[in-house]
Amino acid sequence: MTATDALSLKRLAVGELAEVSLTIAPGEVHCLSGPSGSGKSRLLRAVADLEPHDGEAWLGETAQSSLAGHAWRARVMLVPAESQWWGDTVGEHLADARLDDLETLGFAAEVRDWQVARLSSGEKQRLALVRALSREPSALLLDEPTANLDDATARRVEAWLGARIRERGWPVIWVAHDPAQIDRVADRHWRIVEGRLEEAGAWA
Ligand SMILES: Nc1ncnc2c1ncn2[C@@H]1O[C@H](COP(=O)(O)OP(=O)(O)OP(=O)(O)O)[C@@H](O)[C@H]1O
Repeated sequence: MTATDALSLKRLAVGELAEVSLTIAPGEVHCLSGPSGSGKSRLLRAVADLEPHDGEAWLGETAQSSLAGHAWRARVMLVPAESQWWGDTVGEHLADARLDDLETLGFAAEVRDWQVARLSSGEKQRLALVRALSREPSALLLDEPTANLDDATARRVEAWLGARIRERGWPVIWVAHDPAQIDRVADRHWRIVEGRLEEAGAWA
């Protein structure tokens, strides 16, 4: 199923960041950058309805406030920088994951038998992305999705994400620091400057 709803932020305000209004069309990637502590993760958490905030987010005609938090987050899927794992084995979290996704990111089918406790931070990050995409969301919020990865693996994950985003038509907010990555993946690029969101060229 291809996503057809835009993700809109309407006067969304959390913490010190001035209110944010923007619309992300289906299949568009909006990158978000800014200094450490400027409020990028908090903004994503507000869009995911995990933090109290003013204003609200919309997915097409559906307002965030019209759904219970868990129902909203099943559609507007946050992949935080630090993933959470509740079962003992990887497979308990990957019931609907595609084998080709796992293989593209360097895992064999046996990864399902691995203990979560043995995972490196980079393995956790890649598997958390596979898990999120396998849940058929309608929009994605990605918080530094390649932060724990070496350059070659980061490029592989980035290309895979880009292909799946185009295929599924998800509107995406992607927090990133690397200007080269932003240049490759962003349709639009927003920077937090002195507590406000400003649009930058995708090359900046
Ligand atoms: N629940 C909260 N209540 C009050 N302040 C908070 C809360 N959560 C985070 N903060 C503060 O808000 C600021 C923004 O935090 P946030 O995690 O959004 O930064 P960030 O831009 O994602 O930074 P980084 O690039 O280092 O991950 C920080 O000063 C943080 O300490």
